[in-house]
Amino acid sequence: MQDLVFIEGLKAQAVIGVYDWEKKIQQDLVFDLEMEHDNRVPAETDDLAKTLDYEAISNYILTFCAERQFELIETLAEHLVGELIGQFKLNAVTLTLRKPGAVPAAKAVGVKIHRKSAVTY
Ligand SMILES: Nc1nc2c(c(=O)[nH]1)N=C([C@H](O)[C@@H](O)CO)CN2
Repeated sequence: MQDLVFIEGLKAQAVIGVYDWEKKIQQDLVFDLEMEHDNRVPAETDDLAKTLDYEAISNYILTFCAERQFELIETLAEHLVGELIGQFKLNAVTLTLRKPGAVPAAKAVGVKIHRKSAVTY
């Protein structure tokens, strides 16, 4: 499968970090997602219900970040991707998660994960 639906540069706020001071503040996170999907199916039907709805998925991520709290961005990434696969029936997803303010000398630091569903949708 070559087709993707993607989300690039989605900015969210979350309580995230290993240090005590980080548990009292909101910090910026930036999400890039590449989600495998056969885009021929929605293209043939012109039907939003046959797509991966990038608006709905973006809103899910923003709500997830507002409601959940983790120390490591690895943990946030793993939990989020697990939920996205289940909620939106994703076959495979690559998530790049950046924490731009974490290392002032760096443009950004973060993690990238690629996960596949245990079942094929
Ligand atoms: N691989 C990671 N390294 C670090 C993380 C993390 O989540 N994953 N977090 C921190 C601190 O919370 C840092 O962001 C505070 O500025 C350090 N290293």
